[in-house]
Amino acid sequence: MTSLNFTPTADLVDEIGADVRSCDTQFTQYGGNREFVGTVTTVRCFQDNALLKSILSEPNEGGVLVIDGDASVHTALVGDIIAELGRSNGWVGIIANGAIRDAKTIGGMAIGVKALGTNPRKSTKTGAGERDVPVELGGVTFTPGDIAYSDDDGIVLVAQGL
Ligand SMILES: O=C([O-])CC(=O)C(=O)O
Repeated sequence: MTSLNFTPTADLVDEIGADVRSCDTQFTQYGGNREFVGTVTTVRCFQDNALLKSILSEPNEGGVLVIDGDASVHTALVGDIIAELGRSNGWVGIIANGAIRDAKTIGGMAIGVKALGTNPRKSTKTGAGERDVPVELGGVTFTPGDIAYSDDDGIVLVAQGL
């Protein structure tokens, strides 16, 4: 996948109009890159981060990993080691419906990271979860292959090829 051109989410809303797929979830920006665009891969996991770590270990130039952690902020799904693993494999963004840790370090890294909050508590590492499944978040469905545009205003999804 070659890199896509970033467009501000507000401009996408103006272009697309009422049918725009804009995520209502109020994520916090943690990554050093506050603007990113990329192709969505999804994973669903609950307080366990072995599966998402193995996904971010795969090379995926321009990939955005959407993690549905069922909104739990009891454990951190991503820390600086996992974020760096993703960055070094070409991933441009991580969107976590859950918590992260090592927020200060992640703030200096060249990757986009959005999450609900932080918690230093570790996740378990059993590998439980599902990948490449549609994930419903904030009134929109993140489907694998969608293009996600993310900035300080929010996240807008566009179907691939549009
Ligand atoms: O290992 C973990 O559970 C997450 C973590 O701390 C990291 O990615 O640095």
